[in-house]
Amino acid sequence: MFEQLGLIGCGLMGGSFALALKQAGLVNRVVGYSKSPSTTDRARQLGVIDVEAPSALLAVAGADIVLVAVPVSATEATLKAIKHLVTPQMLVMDVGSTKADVVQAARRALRDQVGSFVPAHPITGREVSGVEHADAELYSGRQVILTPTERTLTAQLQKAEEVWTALGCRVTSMSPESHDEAFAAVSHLPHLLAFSLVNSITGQAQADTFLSLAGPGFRDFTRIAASDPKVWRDVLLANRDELLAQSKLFQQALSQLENAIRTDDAQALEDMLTLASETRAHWRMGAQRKKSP
Ligand SMILES: NC(=O)C1=CN([C@@H]2O[C@H](COP(=O)(O)OP(=O)(O)OC[C@H]3O[C@@H](n4cnc5c(N)ncnc54)[C@H](O)[C@@H]3O)[C@@H](O)[C@H]2O)C=CC1
Ligand SMILES: O=C(O)C(=O)Cc1ccc(O)cc1
Repeated sequence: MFEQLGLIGCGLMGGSFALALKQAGLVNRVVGYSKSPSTTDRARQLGVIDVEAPSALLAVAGADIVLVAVPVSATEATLKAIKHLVTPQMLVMDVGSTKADVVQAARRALRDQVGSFVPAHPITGREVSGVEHADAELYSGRQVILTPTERTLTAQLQKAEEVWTALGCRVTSMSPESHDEAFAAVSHLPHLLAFSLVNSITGQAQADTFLSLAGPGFRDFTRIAASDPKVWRDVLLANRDELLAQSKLFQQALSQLENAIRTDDAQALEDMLTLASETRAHWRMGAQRKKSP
């Protein structure tokens, strides 16, 4: 399907995309660039990329598909660096966790070539980062959200849908704003809470004892607190307004629970826990929630 993938950002997401394309027989050659030459070198040693490029621009030379898989704040500079080699035939995508900022960055950086860019967010990932953790199966069976704009070329959008579908993904489209509103609630806030819970424990004198006693509930709740700090610094700042709005709603829900505990209102507490317990017990990843009649 593709002759050459130009991969910018040879980490977990980019490396996994390269491996998945190769495994599916969808690309003949992968040329990669990462900011640190040792990462690019490691990606080649691991067989994730075939050729190391000394710059983002040279990773794009001769490519018919390009994936930008860098922390979201680096998107604009990366797209500016490659603009001169972006053609209307080329499919350029990202995998950033936020979309309104990425779309604005693409408009500013790519200007008349912005039609080649299809903003993408695969709803998969891990709390570990780096090319060592790249996995050809990471995308299989997962959702990918595309947030095309009025300038996105129909042919590029179709190609993007085809490539993600060929990797076993379910593709949906929405506006960048709707995307950021939803993911503030179900991804960015949970990460913020996991980071803050761990820090609230670490700040206590008995932190080591407490942590040594923790079990599977703590493990499950805080797994994502091990995520990459630079990647998440960018996400939390890029989606600031939606995230702060969700954080406020969360604090209200927490206050209601605290109030029921403080006033020993067992019925109110049980009702709130029942609502959450039933919602979570019926939740399935990627499935539409059925509203009760
Ligand atoms: N980690 C996850 O679970 C998910 C991450 N994402 C998004 O994927 C993107 C990449 O994240 P990961 O692969 O997890 O991070 P990562 O840290 O594993 O990989 C990022 C790579 O980009 C390189 N890099 C950083 N700045 C660069 C620049 N200016 N130019 C070229 N290379 C640069 C780094 O050296 C690293 O190799 C982020 O935008 C993140 O929001 C999306 C879905 C899931
Ligand atoms: O580790 C996990 O379970 C995640 O939640 C992965 C993840 C991280 C960032 C995204 O934008 C999408 C998915």
